[in-house]
Amino acid sequence: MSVIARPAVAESVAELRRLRAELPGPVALVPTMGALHEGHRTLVRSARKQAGSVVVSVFVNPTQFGPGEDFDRYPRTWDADLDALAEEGADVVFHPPVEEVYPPGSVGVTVDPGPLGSVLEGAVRPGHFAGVLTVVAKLFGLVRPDVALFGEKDYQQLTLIRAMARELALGLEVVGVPTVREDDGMALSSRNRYLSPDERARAAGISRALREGAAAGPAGADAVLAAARDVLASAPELVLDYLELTDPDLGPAPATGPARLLVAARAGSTRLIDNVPVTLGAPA
Ligand SMILES: Nc1ncnc2c1ncn2[C@@H]1O[C@H](COP(=O)(O)OP(=O)(O)OP(=O)(O)O)[C@@H](O)[C@H]1O
Ligand SMILES: CC(C)(CO)[C@@H](O)C(=O)[O-]
Ligand code: BAL
Repeated sequence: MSVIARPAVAESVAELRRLRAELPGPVALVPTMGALHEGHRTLVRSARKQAGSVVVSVFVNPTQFGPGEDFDRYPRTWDADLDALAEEGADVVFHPPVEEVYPPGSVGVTVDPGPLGSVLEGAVRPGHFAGVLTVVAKLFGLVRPDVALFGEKDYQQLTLIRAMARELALGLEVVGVPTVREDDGMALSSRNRYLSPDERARAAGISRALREGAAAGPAGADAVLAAARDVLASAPELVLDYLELTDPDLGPAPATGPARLLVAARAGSTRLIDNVPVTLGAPA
């Protein structure tokens, strides 16, 4: 019988610092909010391949949830998460209570995401990206990783974290990992577990819209948006927050070349996001 080594668990900043000091480099960090699935496992596996040590954080960060969002009911599956991280060979798991990350008495310095923090997800979730960037900056400061990995599923988050690392000269590499999908194309997400079987079946329309939109890329931007809208119109149970075509940095879409198609929609009370790369214009 093979024995799987358990990762060391740090529940305090002091313990994290102690464990970090002993890790052989280079060190990779994979920040998560737990409720781990194959998407997270892929990030950890990819981290394993490119670093000597892997640190994973499991922390449901209150400051990125708005009033009325799902902070309280966000899935917390700590025992299963730790088993998964042992299987994937994480070395250290940081699993702090909220007071360790936000100690009482702090003056409340935060990271301002700039204008890109107020579009797309930021327009629907005001303050969300200030919360994300602030906690990610703290994790970077605590772990001092050489590389940090994030999923393309949260494309605006990845773009902003890359920009933060570059513009604040944080001295680490931010790596994006392609979205892991179910057989029908649906992006894996911790929030998928909120869906009833009926909602889950309908939610497949989100990734189908992106697929059909991307397939229309050679015919140009209008065709991409029309193809995606057609699919979404045939799934009226999905309530659309936005469907947008941008350049790869989330600026205005170009006439030809690389672009990104992003969508957010609600199935019942569950809000889901997804995105795909698109190439606009005739293939060369
Ligand atoms: N399907 C996926 N493929 C690749 N990476 C993913 C996928 N889903 C999540 N991730 C990445 O895992 C990291 C942690 O994300 P998080 O814990 O919020 O999971 P999530 O599934 O995105 O949850 P939520 O349902 O809250 O959006 C992020 O970098 C996120 O982009
Ligand atoms: C990056 C992150 C762990 C920050 O809380 C979170 O936004 C997530 O899980 O994508
Ligand atoms: N995966 C992004 C985290 C959030 O929705 O709050």
